[in-house]
Amino acid sequence: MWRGLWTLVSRAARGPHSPRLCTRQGSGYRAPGSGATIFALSSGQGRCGIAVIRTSGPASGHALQSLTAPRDLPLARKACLRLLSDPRSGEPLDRALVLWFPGPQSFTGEDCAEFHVHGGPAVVSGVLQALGSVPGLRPAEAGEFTRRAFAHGKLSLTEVEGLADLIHAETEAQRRQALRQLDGELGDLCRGWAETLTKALAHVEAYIDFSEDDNLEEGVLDQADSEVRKLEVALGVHLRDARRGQRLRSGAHVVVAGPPNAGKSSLVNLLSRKPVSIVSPEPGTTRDVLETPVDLAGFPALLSDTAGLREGVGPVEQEGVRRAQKRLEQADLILAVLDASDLASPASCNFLDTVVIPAGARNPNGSRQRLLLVLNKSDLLPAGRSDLHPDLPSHLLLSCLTGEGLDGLLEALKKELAALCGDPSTGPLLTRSRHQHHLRGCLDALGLLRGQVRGQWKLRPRLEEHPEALGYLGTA
Ligand SMILES: Nc1nc2c(c(=O)[nH]1)N(C=O)[C@@H](CNc1ccc(C(=O)N[C@@H](CCC(=O)O)C(=O)O)cc1)CN2
Repeated sequence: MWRGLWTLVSRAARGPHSPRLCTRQGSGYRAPGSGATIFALSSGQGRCGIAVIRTSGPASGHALQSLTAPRDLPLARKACLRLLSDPRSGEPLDRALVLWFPGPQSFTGEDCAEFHVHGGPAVVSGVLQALGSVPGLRPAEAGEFTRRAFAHGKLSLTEVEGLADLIHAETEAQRRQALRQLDGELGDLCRGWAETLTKALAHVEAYIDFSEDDNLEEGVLDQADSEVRKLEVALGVHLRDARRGQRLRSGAHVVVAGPPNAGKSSLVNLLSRKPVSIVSPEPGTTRDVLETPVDLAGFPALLSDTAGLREGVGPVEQEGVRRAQKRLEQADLILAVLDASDLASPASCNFLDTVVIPAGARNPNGSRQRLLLVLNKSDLLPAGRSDLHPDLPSHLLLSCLTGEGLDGLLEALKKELAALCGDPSTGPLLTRSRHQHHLRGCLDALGLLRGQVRGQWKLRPRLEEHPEALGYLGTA
């Protein structure tokens, strides 16, 4: 049984499925075709000032020498101006900066060369074709440079994910989060957890080896138990918070809702800085849900414009209202819009009663739906704004027409989105379902482990009644 226990602890430490959450490989792992030297255009496609072409693999030095004159390798990691020509014809291709990174001190850990050429399409294709003609070189597959960096232990799996997120980051908050993950914060956190678990393992092993020894300190298993308990709490906190990191990667769902003609579409267009929705004085113009990804005060959001909520309309608009209501239920944040000059209308009162007030009330699990109430068309109010009802829930005044109040709204949005997406500066967030999957597996294994530590030998007869459980434990 103790071997079974050991398997559990180490399984919890390692995670049930390889690769580990923050695996750093570096030996043993060889991607298919990894002996070849690869090359690719690393900068974007299309005409540009400078384009960067990279190679990685054992023939990189030879490739660099084949294309450049003079043919000697430049000093390691120092940019150097060379004439590039096609090794087959001697045809000049460009005058370019080249760099030589002898492995293992390179991005991939292999010998690497870089050609910083003029970004014209003919120059780029000329250099790529010339590289393709060098024996031992082939075009890289998508992501292959990064895969090699992983294979050589230059990046861990969470760092690779951080790098991918950084390349796709469109907002400031996404960039910050991705950069911190690329810098290894999430990996460090996981390694810290793994160390705690290794310590617990050492205590359990000491108990196995010396349990007959009277000198063995009392309470060794209790110590392991309390360490694992603390770990369970820490993992639980991160798992409960996981939705925030994922929202930061993919965008929070912000739904703009309100009665017809409150100015929802104008607000969507103002926030997205483009004419996403048709704006007209005619009530019921927006009938379907219109979605647009936006950068709201540095945070990514998926902004939805919805049909004005009202009753007694035709079947098409009714379907629009049904869709709007469904979207409201799924919203991370509701931007509730009312016409500030029309607050007493039945449509405004109904919206306040059915959407705004209930969202403020706590639901049974203690959370409340986030909502910002925006009173639009403030430009139509008399100077004193005396007609606003004193019982109105807390709100922001805005004029989509003049832009007055927009800064205040953006500030409020920033606060709400920071709470929804998590603040990467306070610690690493779980950003993918893969992280959740492994942490949940770890938590399950820890639960079983603590059960066993507490049950000790008494557990054995019961486990024997469940061969499948014994199989899972890898029993002695
Ligand atoms: N021109 C160029 N710019 C680039 C890259 C590149 O490959 N080439 N990068 C690539 O995506 C990123 C930078 N990442 C890099 C990471 C490590 C090393 C490197 O040479 N590492 C060595 C030495 C480390 C050191 O001197 O501190 C190593 O890890 O041993 C280079 C680039 C972004 N900018």
